[in-house]
Amino acid sequence: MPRGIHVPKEGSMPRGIHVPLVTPFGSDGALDVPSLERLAHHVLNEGAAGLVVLATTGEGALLTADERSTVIGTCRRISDAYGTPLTVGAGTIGTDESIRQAVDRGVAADLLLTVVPYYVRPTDEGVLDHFAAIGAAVGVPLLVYNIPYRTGKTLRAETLLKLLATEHVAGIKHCAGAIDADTLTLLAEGQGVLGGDDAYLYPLLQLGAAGGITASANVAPAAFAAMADAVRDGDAARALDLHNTLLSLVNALFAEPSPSVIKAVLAERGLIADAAVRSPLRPPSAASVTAALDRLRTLGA
Ligand SMILES: O=C(O)C1=N[C@H](C(=O)O)C[C@H](O)C1
Repeated sequence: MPRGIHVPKEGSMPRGIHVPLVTPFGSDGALDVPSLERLAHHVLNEGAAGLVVLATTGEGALLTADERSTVIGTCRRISDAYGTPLTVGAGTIGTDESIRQAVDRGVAADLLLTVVPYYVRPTDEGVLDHFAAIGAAVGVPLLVYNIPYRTGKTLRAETLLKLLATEHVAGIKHCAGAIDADTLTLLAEGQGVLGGDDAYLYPLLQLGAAGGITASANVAPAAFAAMADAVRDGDAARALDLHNTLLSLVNALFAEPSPSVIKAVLAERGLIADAAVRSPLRPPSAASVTAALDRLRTLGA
């Protein structure tokens, strides 16, 4: 991990659009740092409120320890230059290993995006204990990454609200895959919710979400930032218009397992040098990439 302790910023609840950066690889499969730097500068120049690394979109679970360290160090330096927060993905199935990851990666993070323990399907009480233990072990605020369709663990609204009230938890990245009853309760009663499903970002913002972490913002950062700004400023017509345009782009970008289409679009646009993804992800079909590029053009981006 990068050397030195990074001091987290005051008032840690994130707002606005935070971009979960893809991790660019060269045609030889190696980490491509210049492309990562170019993309990070691009999204921040276009209005992103912060960077997120080692999340799902960043293929964080498919990187080596050295690569993770390089990605964190690179984006830490860029975030410091812009004065924007850096969120780092950490966490796995078990509490002890999650603590190790959080302590290790937390030295360079303003926030840790910490996934709900997956696969083992613990009780809601077990999940509360898991986050309390991680929070007690690190001095960095946690963003709970709630994504039941990937983890296999659905949390009740009551538990999500308890998590938000937990010391050290700054917010929840909420990816329920729908506006369900628990999501409505969470937004009605909780502060610090970030939308994590690109297609649902607009309704979540209208219901009070503080911002979003959306993979599609890698390719259209300005439009996502503009939509969040329009909701914040009460310009409902502009926000809805942007949502309707972005929705077809989002659907095209997620037509195949993410981030394969996103990376191909970024490579076509010269923002990263190569579209390579790591196995078991596969390159997307040409038709999916063409469709996404067409949608992007309709945005004027
Ligand atoms: O990388 C992320 O963070 C995101 N994850 C969601 C997913 O896992 O599908 C989607 C979201 O756009 C960003």
